[in-house]
Amino acid sequence: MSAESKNMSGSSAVRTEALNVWLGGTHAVRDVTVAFAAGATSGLVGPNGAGKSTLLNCISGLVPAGSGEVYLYGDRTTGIKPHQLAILRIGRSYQGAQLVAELPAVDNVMVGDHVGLRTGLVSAALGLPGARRAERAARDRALHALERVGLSQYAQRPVKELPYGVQKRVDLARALVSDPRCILLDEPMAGLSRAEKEEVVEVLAGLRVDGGPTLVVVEHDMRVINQLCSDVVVLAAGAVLAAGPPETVLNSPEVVAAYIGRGDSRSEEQAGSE
Ligand SMILES: Nc1ncnc2c1ncn2[C@@H]1O[C@H](COP(=O)(O)OP(=O)(O)OP(=O)(O)O)[C@@H](O)[C@H]1O
Repeated sequence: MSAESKNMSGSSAVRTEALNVWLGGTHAVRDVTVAFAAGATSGLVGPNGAGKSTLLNCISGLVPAGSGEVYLYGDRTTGIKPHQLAILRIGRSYQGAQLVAELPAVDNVMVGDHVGLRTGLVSAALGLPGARRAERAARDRALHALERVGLSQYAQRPVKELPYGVQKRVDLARALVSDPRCILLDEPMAGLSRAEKEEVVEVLAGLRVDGGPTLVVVEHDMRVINQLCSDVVVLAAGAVLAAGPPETVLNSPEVVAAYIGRGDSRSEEQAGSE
């Protein structure tokens, strides 16, 4: 069953209807109707420039929809403000680990705790007695998020001292800290070695086993998609090319043809084995 048809019959974490996004003169997302099932790990793939990040950015409210609709857990959220995502318990990570290099890992993770931090900051600003307790609770949540990605031992280390592969997992902990029901992950394994990717795959697979969030993962490495995802959506030139189980979709002639000459998945594969 395709990612879309499965979601039409079940519950979708994320759904778009005839979504179009223009960036300057570029028609980056073209009439995209797609759905990602609640409780699943889904892949979003496609050659460079296919519109994957733009689709996630539009779903997250970072770029406006030219036309069409976005639904999160059944609610129409087209044009949502990015800060409202946390209230809907949707997490997001970005290409590259956007961390504060000087701060310890745990402090970087606390930055992701929008809901908890807001309460704590208000208490602190007003000098309320609960401020310290709220800060301790936020720190505990951050430590727990680091534990979930296997990084307890790095909690107090400044991020600049950590290898890039570890930084990417700190970024993942930051997306996890406010206990989202769904996380949109934009290339969580970009730039990682094969061994580092396997660690992240293990962490992500473990999250789902523990009843963790729905995951939507943008990824170029098809081996990772095959390992991790129950379904995958392929974008090409801004439009949906195919959707369904990876073993069917990724071998289909039109998907193979979309990648021919681009070398995306192959070069990632090679990079991953270095
Ligand atoms: N700020 C921008 N202004 C104009 N065009 C843009 C902008 N950002 C991206 N684009 C264009 O929009 C299209 C989709 O880009 P997008 O980054 O969403 O693709 P992608 O599939 O995420 O690519 P990659 O795998 O390389 O990250 C591309 O043609 C890109 O050149």
